[in-house]
Amino acid sequence: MPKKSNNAQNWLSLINIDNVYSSDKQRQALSLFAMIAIAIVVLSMLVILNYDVYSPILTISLILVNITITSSTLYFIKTGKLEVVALISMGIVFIMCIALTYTGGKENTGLYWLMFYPVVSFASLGAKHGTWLGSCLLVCCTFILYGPDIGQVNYPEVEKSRFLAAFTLVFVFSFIGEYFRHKSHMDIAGITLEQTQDAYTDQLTGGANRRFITSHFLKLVDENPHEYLPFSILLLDLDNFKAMNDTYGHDFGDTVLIEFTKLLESQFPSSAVKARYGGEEFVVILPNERSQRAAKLADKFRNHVSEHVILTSDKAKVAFTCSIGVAQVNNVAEYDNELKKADEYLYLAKEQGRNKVMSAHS
Ligand SMILES: Nc1nc2c(ncn2[C@@H]2O[C@H](COP(=O)(O)OP(=O)(O)OP(=O)(O)O)[C@@H](O)[C@H]2O)c(=O)[nH]1
Repeated sequence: MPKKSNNAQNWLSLINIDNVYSSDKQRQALSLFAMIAIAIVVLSMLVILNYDVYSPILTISLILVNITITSSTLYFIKTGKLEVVALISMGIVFIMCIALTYTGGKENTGLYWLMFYPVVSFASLGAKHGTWLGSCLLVCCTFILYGPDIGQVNYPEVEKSRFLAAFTLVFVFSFIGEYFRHKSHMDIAGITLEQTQDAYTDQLTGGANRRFITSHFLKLVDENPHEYLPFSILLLDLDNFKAMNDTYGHDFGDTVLIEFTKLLESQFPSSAVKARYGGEEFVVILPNERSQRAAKLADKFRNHVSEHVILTSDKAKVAFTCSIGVAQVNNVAEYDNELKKADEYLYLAKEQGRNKVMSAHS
């Protein structure tokens, strides 16, 4: 099991699985706008062909539906707010369904048009809102069909009961389909997120690993350069770590790596991205920080590490140090080159006796 560090949230929050959700949004949008396109054509034709047969209530509500769904589509194009548009559209279509039931439509065939409502409302609004709107429509239709006579059309008994039975079946099966589709989608999204986080987690320290930087973070920088660039890279390496392993054992070496990760998390700002690059080598990326100031922060950290002690299982105090190379990245394409530079500065720091920070400003 990976050991998660206390401050791991920061880099984990940079991982998203938007691509998993975006296809679901496309499905919702397609269902809604397919209904809107069909509704605009069908309703316009119905009004043009039947305005003399329809009751004025029905004609007005059909025209209102067309105006509202056309405006909603324009609103979506402008704002991209799919949920609002879906709620408004399904709300106005709901009113049209009530008007159809109340007036009967042409030759009392209005009830047939209501069957599509649960299907589209579940597909475009999801299980919760779909259930609300579908059950409200069912209750309202039952009231109009079986309630007091307030001037509505009189349907034959057999037609009323068959409509209610058919509508209920469509409603129930649409609910079951949507509820379990959504549930399995969320389960898959959860597993995808967990697997992605695991792939980017260093199993020993629980912090980010090298893959997180190269496969994920650099893409984020490329997509939002103003949020991160220029950034500084700090390449940090524990000094004489082999000797520490040899003297105190491999398990103690592991403890030092975990403790060092905690020091990185606590001493650098939360906006900094910290990752174990391999073995006893770490990288810290300081967004919007030039190398001159980054070198100062690095030196402060180096000093903090040198004053830190770790207790062995025999309660002996062990101090350790690190060397750091610093470079600056102005655009993502430079990353590999600048990392090499940071490595060269790190090599210089080792050459000059370790426990040092080297950069272009040294
Ligand atoms: N305990 C432990 N040791 C590791 C791990 N990964 C790498 N090492 C050890 O880290 C040591 C690195 O040794 P060297 O590359 O010689 O570096 P060093 O001894 O720190 O010397 P300088 O870097 O020159 O200061 C090796 O002995 C590796 O076995 C790990 O996950 N846990």
